[in-house]
Amino acid sequence: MTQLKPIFSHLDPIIPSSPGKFKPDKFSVYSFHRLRFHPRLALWSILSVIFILLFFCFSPPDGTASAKRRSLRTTSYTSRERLDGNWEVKARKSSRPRSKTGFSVLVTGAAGFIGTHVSIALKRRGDGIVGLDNFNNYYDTGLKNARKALLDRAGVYVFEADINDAVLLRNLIETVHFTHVMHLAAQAGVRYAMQNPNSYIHSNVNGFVSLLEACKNATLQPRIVWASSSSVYGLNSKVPFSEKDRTDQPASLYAATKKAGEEIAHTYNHIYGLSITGLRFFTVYGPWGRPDMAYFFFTKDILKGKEIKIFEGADHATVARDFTYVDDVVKGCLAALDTAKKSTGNGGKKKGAAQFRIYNLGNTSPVPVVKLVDILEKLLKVKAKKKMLPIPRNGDVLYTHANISLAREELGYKPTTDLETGLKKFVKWYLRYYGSKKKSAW
Ligand SMILES: O=C(O)[C@H]1O[C@H](OP(=O)(O)OP(=O)(O)OC[C@H]2O[C@@H](n3ccc(=O)[nH]c3=O)[C@H](O)[C@@H]2O)[C@H](O)[C@@H](O)[C@@H]1O
Repeated sequence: MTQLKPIFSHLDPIIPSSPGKFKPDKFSVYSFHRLRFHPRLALWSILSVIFILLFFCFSPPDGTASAKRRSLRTTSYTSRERLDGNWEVKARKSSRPRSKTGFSVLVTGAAGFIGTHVSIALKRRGDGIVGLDNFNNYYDTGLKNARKALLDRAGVYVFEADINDAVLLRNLIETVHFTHVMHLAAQAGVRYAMQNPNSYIHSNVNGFVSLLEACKNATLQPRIVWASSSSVYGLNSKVPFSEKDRTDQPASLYAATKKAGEEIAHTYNHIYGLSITGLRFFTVYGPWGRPDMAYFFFTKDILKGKEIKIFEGADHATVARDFTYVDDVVKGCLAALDTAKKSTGNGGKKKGAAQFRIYNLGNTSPVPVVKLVDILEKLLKVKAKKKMLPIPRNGDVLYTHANISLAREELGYKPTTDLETGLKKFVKWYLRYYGSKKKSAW
C-alpha cells in the first residue's frame, strides 16, 4: 500500500530541491553589472519602483479579489499545475446555477467515487458546482484523474486542495457564496485504519472541523450535507439498523471518526446555527468505484485468476452487506440538499435553532458476500478461486442492514437497484475502463 501525500507538501518551496538545477547567481551578478553601466536603465528602474509604490498607495483596502488570490496561492495545498491564477473566475463560473432557484454547491471529495457522481448529477440538473479534492494516493490517482476529466467535461471546476487548508477554504467561501456544501471528502475504508490511523483523524476529524469552521464564519452560512457511514452502528446487533439505535460501540477507528463527526456536527449546529444533515451510507458500489472495496478488487482478482479471501463469522456464520448502488445514493444526496433548511447563523453568531438530521441511505436488502462473488463469477464468466477465512478482527462487522423508513418519509428516498443489476453496470464499466485503456487496477 502506498503512503498518503505529506500533509504539508504545500509548504514545499517553489525552488527545486535538487542541487544544481537552480542557478540564480550568474544571472543576477551579470544583471547588476549591466545596471551600473546603463544610466538610462537605472532611471527606468527608479521610475518603475515609484510607479509600483504609487499603485499600492492608491489601491483599495484588503479584501479585494487580488488579495484573496495572493493568499490562496501562497498558503494552499495545491498542485501548481491545477490551481492557476484564474481560479476566482473559474470558481465563480463553475458555481453559477443555470436558474435563479438553482443551488451553488461546494462538493468536497469531488474526484472521489460518490463525489464525482453527485457533482455530475447536480450539474446536469442545473446547479452550479465547485469541487475540491486533495487527490491523495490512498488508491490509484490515475482513476481520480480520470474522474476529474469527466468533471471537467461536465463543466465542474475542481481545486486540488485539502480540507485542512483553512485559508483556502475561507477564501473560497468568501469568493463564492455557496448555498450548500456537500461534504464527501474523507479517509474511507474500514480495514486501512489499522495501518494508518492518523489519516482518519486528519481527514475525518480535523478536516471536518476545518470545513465547519469556514462554514460557520461565513456571512451567508451554507447548508451542509455530509457523508457519515453505516459503520457507526458497530457492534449493534438489532437489525435492521434504525437511526434511533445506539451508535456508541464502533468496531473500527474509521467508524469512531465518523461517529465523532456526527457529534462534532451536532456541536456546530447547536452553537453556530449551521443546518447540517448526516447521511449514513451503506457499502456503496458502482461504476467509477473505489478499488479498495471488496466488489472492486474481487473483480480484478477473479479476472487475474488470483485467489480471493471471503470472510465468514464463527461457525461459518454468513457475512453480509446492505450493498447500495451509487445512483440510488446520489438520489438520496440530492434529496437531502433539496430539503435542507437554511442555516440561521451569520459570521460565527447563531441567530436561532437550525435543522439537524441524520438518515440511513441503504438498500434494505443485505446480500451475503458469497452471493456477491457468485454474481461476479456469472457476469465475468470466470470461476473465482475462493478461500473462506474467519473474519479478521480489524474492524469488519458481520452484518449491515438499513432501515430506511425515515429517509423514505422525509427525503422520498427509494432505492431501486438490486445487487445483480448494479454489479452488471459496474462490470460493464470496469471492462471498458481497464480493458480498452490497458490501465491496471489498484
Ligand atoms: O457502509 C459503509 O459505511 C462502509 O462501506 C464500506 O465498508 P465495507 O462494508 O467493509 O465494504 P468492503 O470493504 O467492500 O467489504 C465488503 C464485504 O466484503 C468482506 N470482505 C472484504 C475483503 C475481503 O478480502 N474479503 C471479504 O470477504 C467484508 O468483510 C465485508 O463484509 C466502505 O469501504 C466504507 O468506506 C464505508 O463507510
